[in-house]
Amino acid sequence: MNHITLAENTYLVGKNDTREVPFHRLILAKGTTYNAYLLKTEKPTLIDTVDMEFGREFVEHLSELIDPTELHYIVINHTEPDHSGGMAALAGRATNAIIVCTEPAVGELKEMYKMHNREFLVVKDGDTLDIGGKTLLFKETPYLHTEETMITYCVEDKILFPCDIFSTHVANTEIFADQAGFDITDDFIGYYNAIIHPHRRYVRTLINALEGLDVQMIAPSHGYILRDEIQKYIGLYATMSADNVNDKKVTIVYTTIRSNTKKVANHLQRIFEENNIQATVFNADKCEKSDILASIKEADAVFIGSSTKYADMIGNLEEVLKDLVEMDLEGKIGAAFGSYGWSGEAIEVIQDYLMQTNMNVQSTSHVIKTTGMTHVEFPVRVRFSPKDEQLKKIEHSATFVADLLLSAV
Ligand SMILES: Cc1cc2nc3c(=O)[nH]c(=O)nc-3n(C[C@H](O)[C@H](O)[C@H](O)COP(=O)(O)O)c2cc1C
Repeated sequence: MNHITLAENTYLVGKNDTREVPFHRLILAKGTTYNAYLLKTEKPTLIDTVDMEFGREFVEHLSELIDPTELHYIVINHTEPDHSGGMAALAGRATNAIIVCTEPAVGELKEMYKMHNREFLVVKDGDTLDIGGKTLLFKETPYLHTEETMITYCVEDKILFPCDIFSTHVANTEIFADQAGFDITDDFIGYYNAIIHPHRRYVRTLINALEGLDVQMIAPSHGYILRDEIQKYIGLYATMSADNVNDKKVTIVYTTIRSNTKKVANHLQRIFEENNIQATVFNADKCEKSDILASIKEADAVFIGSSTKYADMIGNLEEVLKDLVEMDLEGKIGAAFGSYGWSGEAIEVIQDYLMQTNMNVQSTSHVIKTTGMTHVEFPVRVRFSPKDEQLKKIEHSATFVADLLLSAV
């Protein structure tokens, strides 16, 4: 563990982890670091901690710079335990510290570190905090890469503390990227692709949040600290997260009794069109099967839906599904949806059919395993007529597929 001075009274107090760390179903071949930062001002403030495994070592190391009881604030930008994990050892020692985080982080931190009786300071986008000699500005960056994340900017030092964002997974002994002795760009891009890209829609919020901030140094929570070519690294995020195709097509096929499933289909179509993706909707009971199949052949994503009547699909949909199983649909995204009353068997039957095709069929399980997102559900199951929360749910699922399509090479 090192403590390195980044600016007057601002120190890196992290842990270098040289192991081949298992992480997000990857093995970090170059290891990683867990960077935390101490701002030793009149109200001493710690920004993030280290992985849970190194909590005790971290507290000992920190104690060389400050008595933990003197900590006034502990800022938690992101609750994932490779950054907040040090709280397990620190919370009981930093007895006077107020925990600073976003609203959704409070419940998670209370549960994870038994901090039910701790004082929390909930910050919102744009809030500032005077820590006695320095000022912290907080920007919410939800879903980069989990819901509760925020970034912290020190106004006087012009240092950005973005936690996971702008990180690299390298157990670097040279602290600054410009001292690495090699170009770190590949590691920077590799990290973006592995962790950030599935959430690329939210990178745009981040880029907007950074506008107007004079960032002279980026001090992330893994790997190298950036102090040269800051705009190059921010620009890479902007470029890598941008939509890079605009000719994608979606086919949506449904059957319905009283139009509830039609409403789901139409809402899906609206979301795709808002994302500049052409979406064609077919009622399988009113359109020629040959037209539907021709459209599916040309499509990049296919949504199939039915309402449930007596525990089954309705209308002609099964005829379409039987044909899909026989077709080569390699490379297409597939998804099931439907409106239902109490059990929604039809939606699951459609999912079973889709799973027999060679499409990339979306499921909640797959989304969670590949992105950690819990707000995106597949199949899209809507009770009766879609309203409020359910419209949001449809939107999340369509947006997820739109993002997959628009970032495809
Ligand atoms: C005759 C009939 C049978 C139904 N059977 C089921 C059922 O077995 N399971 C279920 O979850 N919902 C069932 N429902 C509820 C419908 O699936 C629900 O009302 C749905 O919103 C209808 O959507 P639609 O307007 O797209 O047809 C049934 C509705 C009717 C009228």
